[in-house]
Amino acid sequence: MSETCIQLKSVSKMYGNTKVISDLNLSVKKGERLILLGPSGCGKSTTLRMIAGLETVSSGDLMIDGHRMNDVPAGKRHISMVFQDYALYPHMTIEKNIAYGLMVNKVNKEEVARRVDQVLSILNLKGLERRYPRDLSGGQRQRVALARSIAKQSTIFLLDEPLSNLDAQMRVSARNELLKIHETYHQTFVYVTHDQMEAMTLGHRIALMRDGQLQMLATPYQIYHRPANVFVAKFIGTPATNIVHIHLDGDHFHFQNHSLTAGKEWLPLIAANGSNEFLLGIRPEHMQLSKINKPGALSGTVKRVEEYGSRTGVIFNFEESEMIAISDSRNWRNGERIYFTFNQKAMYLFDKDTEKTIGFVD
Ligand SMILES: Nc1ncnc2c1ncn2[C@@H]1O[C@H](COP(=O)(O)OP(=O)(O)OP(=O)(O)O)[C@@H](O)[C@H]1O
Repeated sequence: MSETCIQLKSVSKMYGNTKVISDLNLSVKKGERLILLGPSGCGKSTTLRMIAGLETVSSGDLMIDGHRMNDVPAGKRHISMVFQDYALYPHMTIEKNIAYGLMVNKVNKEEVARRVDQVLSILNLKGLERRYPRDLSGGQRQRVALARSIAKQSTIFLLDEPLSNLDAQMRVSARNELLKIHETYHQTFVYVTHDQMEAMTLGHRIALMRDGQLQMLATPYQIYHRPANVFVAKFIGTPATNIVHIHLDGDHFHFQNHSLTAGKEWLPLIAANGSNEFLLGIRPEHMQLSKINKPGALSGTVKRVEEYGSRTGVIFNFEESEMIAISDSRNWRNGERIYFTFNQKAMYLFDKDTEKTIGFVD
């Protein structure tokens, strides 16, 4: 999986005078499942649509298999795309929906029948061939949309939030189906979602975007454990990473009223950063709560407790910030004083001005 399939070189997209994608550099390897992830409006669909040829590229180069595709029409790009709303033909049976595109592309009759039969079985749609889209459930319609795209046997498969109309359980089984499809056909996937769980479970790599700019392109593990900046640290993980301002004096981190001795493994990175003002990131799942004060603990006051089923979220005031910790215990009361510690190897330090990480120690 080392050959490049899709490459965006300094790609920008303007709508009128508004730049919605800025200088995007992105390579997708052959057979890779790359996820475009980010908040609503960050430019995921626009990026996908430029790759598909449904939007023009305002500047930069879009390369597929080493060829510049900026001016190649969508129909000539040999790409399959699945949309959020499925876009099935309402007046055609399921079988026809799948076969139609192949017939338009002059695939011979026997081959069309063979492919339709194959995708119907892969997606568990046997028995529904003669029904119309209106007579199917949302999950079945979504599988027909996938089946139709797979039947084309394109080597590039673009998916724009294909599971967003499904309920939580169906999403999980649909994710497994997608993985099965990928195992069978080894297409290059570019998959748009704003759901981090979907991104983490489906992606070989994730491209996390914000306001039309790439924030980080890395494996799910790196995105979670090695966030490049404050935005990445806060976007990935639920509940979100706590971020608080700290000031370094000698080898001490100072909050407003609390202080902590900085772990010595951090000192070289801190010295290399130059500034003494940082944003400290701590994941809620990396904090230990206690009702008893102990050396090195920081303290706060419980504001609210959230039930997550197997665990509890404890929201508390820490100086002027609000923080959240995940606890195995349910024994927390609003208004009570609590003490928390965390392993400094698991914390993140970001430069306060650039909000970029200064490095990692574990
Ligand atoms: N045809 C258009 N004309 C003008 N602006 C547009 C057009 N299409 C999209 N935009 C703007 O471009 C930006 C990126 O939109 P895009 O649909 O790519 O975001 P997205 O990340 O896919 O969002 P969502 O998750 O909500 O679908 C948004 O600010 C959007 O309003």
